[in-house]
Amino acid sequence: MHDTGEFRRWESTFRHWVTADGSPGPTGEGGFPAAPGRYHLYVSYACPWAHRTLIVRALKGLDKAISVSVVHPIMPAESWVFGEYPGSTPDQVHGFSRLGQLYEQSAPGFDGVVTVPVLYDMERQCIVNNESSEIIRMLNRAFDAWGCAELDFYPAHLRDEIDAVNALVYENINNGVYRAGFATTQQAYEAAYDQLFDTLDALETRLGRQRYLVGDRITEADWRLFPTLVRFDAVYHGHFKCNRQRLVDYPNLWSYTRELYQIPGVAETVHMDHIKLHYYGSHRGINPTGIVPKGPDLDFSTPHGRDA
Ligand SMILES: N[C@@H](CCC(=O)N[C@@H](CS)C(=O)NCC(=O)O)C(=O)O
Repeated sequence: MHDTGEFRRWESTFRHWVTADGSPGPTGEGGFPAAPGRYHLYVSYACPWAHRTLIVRALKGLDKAISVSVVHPIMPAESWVFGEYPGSTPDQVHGFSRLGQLYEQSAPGFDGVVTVPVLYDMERQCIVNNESSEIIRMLNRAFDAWGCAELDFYPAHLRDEIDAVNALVYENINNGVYRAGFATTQQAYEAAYDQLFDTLDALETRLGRQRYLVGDRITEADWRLFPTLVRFDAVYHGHFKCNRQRLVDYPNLWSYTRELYQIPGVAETVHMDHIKLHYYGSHRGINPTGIVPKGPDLDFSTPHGRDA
C-alpha cells in the first residue's frame, strides 16, 4: 500500500524457467529441463493469476505431465494453507500445511509475500517460478514433447500486439480491479475505477470488430483477460466496488467470455465456490462479516453466437 492510498502489487520472487533442454530462460538460472512428472503446480482455484496457468495446462494437454495441488479457498493472514474443502487437495509433494513452508524450503528465511501460482521442481526440490505470466509461457512451449505442440498461444508474428494488449489489460483490468478494491482513498479508487471501465469500453468496441483480442485466433492475451472477466459479476462488481456496470451488460465482452468458457477443458478450471468464498471470506478488511453473497446467478453455458 502507498500513502496515496493506491494498491501496489509486489514483484514475484522466483524467476527461473523450465525450458525444453534445460538451458536458461530469459531470467534466472538454467538446469530445469522439461520432463513429465517432474514439475508440480501449486494453485488456488480462486486466484485469477493461478487460473491462467490452469487453463494453459489444460488446453496444452499437460494434465498428466504436470501435477497440481490446490490450496484451501480461505487465505488466512499468514497466507495460503492446505485444508479440507471440496476441490482442494493436501500438499501433494511434501504434505505441508502452509504454502509458506514451500517458500521457506526453497529460500530459507524467506520474508517476501507467499503467493500462488508456484511452479515447483520435485527433482531439485525447489521453486522454479512464481510469476504466472512466465509460467504460462513455459507451459506454452517447453513441454511440447508431451503436450499439444500445434497449439501456440504466443506465436512469433503476433508477439508485439499480444504484449501491447497484455500491458493494457494487466494494468487496468487484471490488476485494475484490485486497485479499485483495495484503494484506501476515494481518489485512488475512482482513478482505478475510471481506468478499468475506460479499458473495458475499449475492449468491448474491439470485440465488436474482431472475434478475439489479437487477430482471429485465441492467444495468451485472451487467457490473461478471461480469469478477470469470469470473476467480474460475482466478485469484482460488488466486493471490489467495480459497479459502473456488470459484465453481462457488455454484449461483446459477455458473449466472448462465454465462448472462452465453452472451449473444452476451460469450464473445469472455473470453480465459482472457491472464487466467492476466497474473496468475500478472506478480505475481512473490506468485508468484515465474511458473508458470501448468494447471487448472482450466472450462466456461462448459453450459446455465444461469436461464430456468426
Ligand atoms: N504477479 C503474480 C501475482 C500472484 C498473486 O498476487 N497471487 C495472489 C492470489 S490472487 C496471492 O497469492 N496473494 C497472497 C497474499 O495476498 O498474501 C503472478 O501473476 O503470478
